[in-house]
Amino acid sequence: MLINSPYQTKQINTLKHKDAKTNKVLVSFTKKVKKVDPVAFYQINKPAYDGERFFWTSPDDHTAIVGVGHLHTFFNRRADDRFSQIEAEWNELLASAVINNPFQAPGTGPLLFGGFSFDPYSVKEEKWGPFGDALFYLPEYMLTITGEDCYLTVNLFESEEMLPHSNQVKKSFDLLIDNVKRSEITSPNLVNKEELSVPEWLKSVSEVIDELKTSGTVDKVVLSRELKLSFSEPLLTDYVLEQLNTQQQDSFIFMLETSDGSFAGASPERLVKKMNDQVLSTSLAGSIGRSDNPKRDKELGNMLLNDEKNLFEHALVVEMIKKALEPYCEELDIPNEPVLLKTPYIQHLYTPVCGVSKPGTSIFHLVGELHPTPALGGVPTDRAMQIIRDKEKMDRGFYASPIGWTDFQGNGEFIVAIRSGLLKGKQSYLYAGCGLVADSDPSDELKETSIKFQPMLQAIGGKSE
Ligand SMILES: C=C(O[C@@H]1C=C(C(=O)O)C=C[C@H]1O)C(=O)O
Repeated sequence: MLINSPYQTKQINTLKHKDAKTNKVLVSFTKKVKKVDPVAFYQINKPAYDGERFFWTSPDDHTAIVGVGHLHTFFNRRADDRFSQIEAEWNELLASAVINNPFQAPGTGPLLFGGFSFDPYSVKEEKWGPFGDALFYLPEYMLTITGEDCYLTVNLFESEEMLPHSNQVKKSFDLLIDNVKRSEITSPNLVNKEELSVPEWLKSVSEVIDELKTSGTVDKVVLSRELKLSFSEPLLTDYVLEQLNTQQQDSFIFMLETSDGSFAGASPERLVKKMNDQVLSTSLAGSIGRSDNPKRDKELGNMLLNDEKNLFEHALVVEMIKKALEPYCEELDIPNEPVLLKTPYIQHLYTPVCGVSKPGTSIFHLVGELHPTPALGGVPTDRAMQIIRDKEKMDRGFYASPIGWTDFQGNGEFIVAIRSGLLKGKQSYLYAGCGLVADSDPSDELKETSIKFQPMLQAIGGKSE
């Protein structure tokens, strides 16, 4: 175990949370190790690292990235330039870093994991306080799995004169990996489930639809709502991850812990991925339910593919992504028609958008330009955001926001953090939304949001008393 390694015990205690702006530089070591279970790695040295972990898996390239221990935290609040601020701080830290990584595999070496709030100018609720409007971690220990390859990265701050000795850290790699074991976790009892102000939400939906029909100034607005769950005991993030991993294998699974609450989810929606100069974004908007009967399920899919309201909602997202990426990409490849993306509870219209980025384009530029897409905000963005602030009357926090990672080489991936919730001790808050256009129907939208709660509800549902 970590704690048993004499080197690490000493280093963790003395170096943890040291500010990068001292005379210490970031030193990072990456080694190939035997493949271990990412959830088991997440549990190492528990409870010492509770509140200091993150977890990420991507369904299409089978990447898992798991970080434990916060070596450095990047945080800001209500900043107009939060994307460029985080990028500048990260680049400053990397400029003096000593990086021992012969592999160059994306997602290895020093890496930032975290995200941005949905809207820095919304009402702020205390429960989201620790997340601010941007929160990223550089972890102490990080496991990266890409296909069959598994890497361990260890990061520390070291003074220049100690650099020759920091090589010792490599000796502890195998010891650490050999001690990675899954622990048994059970769920607490669910004692209360409360849909927050449904009648009020339906009234807001109707008012927004009226505005969409009559004002001529807005085409689409996404409204969301909240579900509050209470448990007999605090819910363990390990338990939630384990459940999401088995139940939602076709989605991006993520967990971002803080010392006072963790944000988790299983999102099917990529915001942007950048590998060298290859850029991939997606429009995911327009929804219909699933059926256990394969014939009916196919019929539902065909209805969605031909439904004008949903095709319109979807096209608005494609158009905005195109506009946002055009200035940053040499070429963009966008299919003319969407296809279906099916998750266990719901199917969506899906259009991939591929491009080749112009030199000097960073993933933070792309995230800043794309967020919020009309899949979670609306069209036009500014008016839609104002309506969301006025009508939702809640703090989305990190729900519907960009969550993801970028490595020291500028590769990275951010998703749109939907099908998600905040886990805070004995309470959990789940979020779900829906795109409204002029011919939306409030009761259909209520049903759609109920379906969208399901992935997290099933994962954290716990045992009912
Ligand atoms: C807002 C959510 O989902 C978004 C809205 C969709 C829609 O309105 O059809 C579909 C996928 C997502 O882009 C959510 O899951 O909370």
